[in-house]
Amino acid sequence: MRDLVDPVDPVVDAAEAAPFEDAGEYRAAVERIRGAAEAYYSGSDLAMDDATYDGLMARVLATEATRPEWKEAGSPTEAVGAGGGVVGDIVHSEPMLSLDNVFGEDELRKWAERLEKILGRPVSGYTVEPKIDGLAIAARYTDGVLTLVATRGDGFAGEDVTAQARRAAGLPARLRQPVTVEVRGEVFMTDDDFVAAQAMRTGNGEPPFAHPRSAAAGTLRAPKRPYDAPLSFLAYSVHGIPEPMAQSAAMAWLAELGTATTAYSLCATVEEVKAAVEAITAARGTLGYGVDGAVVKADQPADRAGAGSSSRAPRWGVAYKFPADTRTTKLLRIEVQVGRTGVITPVAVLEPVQVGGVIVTSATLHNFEDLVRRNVRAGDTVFVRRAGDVIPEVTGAQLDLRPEDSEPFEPPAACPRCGGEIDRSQKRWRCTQGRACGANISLEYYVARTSMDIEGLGDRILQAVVTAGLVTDPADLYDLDVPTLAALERLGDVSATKLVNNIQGSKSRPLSRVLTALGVRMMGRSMSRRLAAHFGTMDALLAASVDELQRVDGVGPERAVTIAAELVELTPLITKLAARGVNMTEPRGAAPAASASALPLQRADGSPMTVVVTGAVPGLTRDEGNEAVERLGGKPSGSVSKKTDLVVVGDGAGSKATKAEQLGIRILPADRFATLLQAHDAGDQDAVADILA
Ligand SMILES: NC(=O)c1ccc[n+]([C@@H]2O[C@H](COP(=O)([O-])OP(=O)(O)OC[C@H]3O[C@@H](n4cnc5c(N)ncnc54)[C@H](O)[C@@H]3O)[C@@H](O)[C@H]2O)c1
Ligand SMILES: [Zn+2]
Repeated sequence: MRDLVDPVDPVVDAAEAAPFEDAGEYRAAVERIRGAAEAYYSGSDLAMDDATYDGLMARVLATEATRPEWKEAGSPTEAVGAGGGVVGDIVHSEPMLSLDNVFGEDELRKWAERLEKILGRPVSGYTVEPKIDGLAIAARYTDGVLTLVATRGDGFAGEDVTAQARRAAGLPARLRQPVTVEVRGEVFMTDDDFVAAQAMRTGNGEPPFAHPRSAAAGTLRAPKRPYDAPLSFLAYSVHGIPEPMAQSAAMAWLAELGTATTAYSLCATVEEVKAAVEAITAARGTLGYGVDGAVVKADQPADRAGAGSSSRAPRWGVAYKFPADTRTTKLLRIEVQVGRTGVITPVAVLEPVQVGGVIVTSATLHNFEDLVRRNVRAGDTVFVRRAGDVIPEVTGAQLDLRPEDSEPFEPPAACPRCGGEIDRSQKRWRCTQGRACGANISLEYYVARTSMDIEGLGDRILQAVVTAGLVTDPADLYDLDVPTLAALERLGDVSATKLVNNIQGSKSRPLSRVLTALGVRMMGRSMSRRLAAHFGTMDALLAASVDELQRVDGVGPERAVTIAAELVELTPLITKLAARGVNMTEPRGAAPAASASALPLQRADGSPMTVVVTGAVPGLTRDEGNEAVERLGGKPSGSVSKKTDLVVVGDGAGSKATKAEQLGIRILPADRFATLLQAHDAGDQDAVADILA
């Protein structure tokens, strides 16, 4: 996990956040937070993404620290769930609190140090659990029978959601022992159930859910609906027992009672906590449900009692937050792509945005039926979700922000590649030409000079062999013989022989050429060379996991996922080419040029440039801006001095920009910086060099 090995500024740090300069702005922010929290906990449309919410909250906290006289009674900074939870009439046996957040290893350490200071002794062990991205409930059992389920509400009283909660998988109607206890845990929706819930909901003419968590909240709080979206439950604490238990013992007991429980690790030291958080980070995305962090808790009841709680959150536990998996951004346009097999899909082209720690520039819109149902349009502010190693998806649009002149999306009437008819009999539309639809284009690409470099095989001959049905994919080229070609094109034996020799001769090209020739998306010439040099053989490349692909310079998570998916799709063709005798290895010593591995913000000697980001960078929060600097090989800094190498200046930049000018330090406009980041992530060395030239 990057944060742990390489600590950077926390994403949200109240001490770092800029306080509001006038009371009116402060009050407006408080109102926005209240509104957002209300929407968030009620399960209706999200008003903003979590990063924006957390950023706003940090500024409000900073303002309250510097201008305590402005602070309102009942400020959202002091209330459970910012006071946005729907209060019901079920009074909790003991308050259901929020958790304080830490972002990164440094803050985790500080939190643990503070806890030891409060206790005046070392903490006797921690548990680390995944932080399930759902909503908290309290489930009361009487003599082992489920009788009442309530939401967190304002922390003191919540709503009765017994009827809907009974349907949550993992929350048994009867425990295995006839005990009277209160079980608390998270109700959430798995990724698969979310897909099913979206279909049910839009199928009923209702707008889609923005996120699995709002789907879970909306479903749990819903009065009877004509459809029942599936819910799940994982327990993480037990209450109303005579003697408080260690957290680890409580989890074991909950499992014995028959409730589903979150996984946990028992850790003796902060070092071990770190490792456990790292393990959860690594597993995130493979769990099949949303995890927005890790929860670290003092294990022993004595430590918990010693630390106590504030009105909002316990001091004995903390949430280690992960980068958000859902963000909002602008949908620039909707492109229609035709795949190799003729599948036609809509793809969202997005203003770059960081989701789950990755810059995302495009996302799937699934299929046309779905797109029309979701009513997403170019110009919309959309929610983009990235769950682990899957292609990011647009889950929905923020309809209140839709531009007035926006137009509904028109699905294509004909195949955008060949103009042929579209087969709409299935959800996934296809060009009726199937594989033949793209044959000409992929053949031209295959034989091109920068690919397999097959001389003499021009458009005319390619067209002829395709039309004659002799060739549908590049591997078929190797079956062409002299008599066939000579007859077809009246080439004459000499020319036909030469052509066949050229085709056969291409079999010995290095792997990097083969990779280029396949026309893999997000894998141009220089990327093909790097992959070939790194893996050496096609087999090794095909066997590489998404993680292993990312070890190659310039391959970020988005690219790794695309390349892996593309290679799977291309495997039949690759096998066919290998069977024809096409070389699938890279000669040793064909390593890419050294410059390819240097990062853009490194000095000539390889040391990091000192870079100050001031003002807004499009698509990034300030901390993401600093993270981006690190990713590009630089060292982020907060102040401009003679030692600064580069200052990135965006909207709202102030004295730092002026100072940079005075000192004659190089200035890069923020939009250029965003483009640089994109080019770097896309492995486009030329564009990177252009921007920094
Ligand atoms: N986008 C928005 O408009 C918006 C609005 C409000 C809140 N939020 C998000 O919610 C966060 C604040 O939420 P909060 O105050 O509800 O608390 P929280 O999410 O920070 O932490 C407390 C909650 O964590 C949950 N949890 C999950 N797994 C757990 C485990 N293993 N052990 C204990 N608890 C576990 C419980 O529901 C508990 O109530 C903000 O940081 C923000 O990101 C977003
Ligand atoms: Zn077509």
